[in-house]
Amino acid sequence: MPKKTFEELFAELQHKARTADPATSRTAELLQSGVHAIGKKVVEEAAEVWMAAEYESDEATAEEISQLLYHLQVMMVARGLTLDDVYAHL
Ligand SMILES: N=c1c2ncn([C@@H]3O[C@H](COP(=O)(O)OP(=O)(O)OP(=O)(O)O)[C@@H](O)[C@H]3O)c2ncn1[C@@H]1O[C@H](COP(=O)(O)O)[C@@H](O)[C@H]1O
Repeated sequence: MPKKTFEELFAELQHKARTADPATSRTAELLQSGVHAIGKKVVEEAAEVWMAAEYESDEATAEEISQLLYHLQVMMVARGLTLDDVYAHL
């Protein structure tokens, strides 16, 4: 069973953006760093997904994918995008 869905995580991150302290919330810390820093994390996590998919286990690959999805959601929040803004292109 998933700990949370994609939609639930996004709602949590939007809430964190409004209320959380960068000292205790990774999301608030990343948002304070800005789009440039978040973009670097997106690229880093994408590379880790690639390497895990080629050389590591299914579980490790799934974990890296979860971290990429998290950072993509943080980028969406940083840019003020909603899930519907993205779903409109699927
Ligand atoms: N799903 C995630 C999540 N996935 C990945 N990460 C962050 O991404 C990091 C993984 O990237 P790295 O392996 O590069 O870690 P790192 O080397 O320490 O990263 P750097 O500081 O060096 O950039 C983790 O250590 C977390 O800090 C996440 N941080 C938070 N969440 C969820 O987001 C929600 C809000 O979290 P907070 O904002 O921290 O309260 C909660 O539900 C969390 O579970």
